[in-house]
Amino acid sequence: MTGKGTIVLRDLSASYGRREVLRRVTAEVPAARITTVVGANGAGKSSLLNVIAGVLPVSSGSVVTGGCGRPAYVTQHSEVSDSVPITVRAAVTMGRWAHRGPWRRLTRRDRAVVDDCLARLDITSIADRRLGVLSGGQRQRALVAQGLAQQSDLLLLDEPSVGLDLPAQARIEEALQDAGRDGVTVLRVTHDLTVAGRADHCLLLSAGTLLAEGPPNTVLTPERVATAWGVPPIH
Ligand SMILES: Nc1ncnc2c1ncn2[C@@H]1O[C@H](COP(=O)(O)OP(=O)(O)OP(=O)(O)O)[C@@H](O)[C@H]1O
Repeated sequence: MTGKGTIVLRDLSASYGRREVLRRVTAEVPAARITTVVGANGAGKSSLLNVIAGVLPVSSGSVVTGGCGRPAYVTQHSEVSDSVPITVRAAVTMGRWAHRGPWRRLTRRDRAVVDDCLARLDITSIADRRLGVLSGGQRQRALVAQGLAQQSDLLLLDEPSVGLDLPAQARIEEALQDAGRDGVTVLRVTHDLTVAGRADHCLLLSAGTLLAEGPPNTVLTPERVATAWGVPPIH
């Protein structure tokens, strides 16, 4: 039996057509904690999230998401195109559709959750701006707010590789830590090893295989990082 909120991957493989992108990955993502997935470009980070989200089928092995309902999935490619004139508030409100469907009226509770998520990411003051005109950091915060608004037990985040400014980073991290304290299992792909180093748990991928997992200080050693990126170690 998998504990509530824990994700167990056993010998997991997955492919795009004939191209195998995950190879026999065995790992455990702890419940109500922040876990980061790191690795070089093309290592399979997004593919791993896609499998857990049910977007990419498992070709062998298994994924068990203990008791989590449908995950909230924040991808780099928002479901809303920039050409659609949608406001930040409307985008975050879409997160509530997971609960109520787009055809039902918003309840007072829905509105309160949206307001709370806007505040947590410090984007209340830009709630009426169009998503398409935001800076990278503002947009990412809006997408994280949309993910949080779904109030799922499992939050998957595939973060952009472009650097966010420090306030945006800090806001996102604080919001995710709060979510973890509220019992949400957070799994985030990051390209930032400093961010990865502050997580509770870390999965290091290399060419579709799991190189290491555990607390970041044991996983992100200079040797392992060098192996994962194919460069000499920096001490
Ligand atoms: N839709 C797709 N169809 C075919 N191959 C794909 C598809 N998406 C990704 N791949 C391939 O799967 C492999 C893993 O890609 P993935 O996006 O999971 O890596 P990643 O670690 O997230 O990379 P990045 O850091 O560049 O975002 C790559 O070789 C990529 O070319």
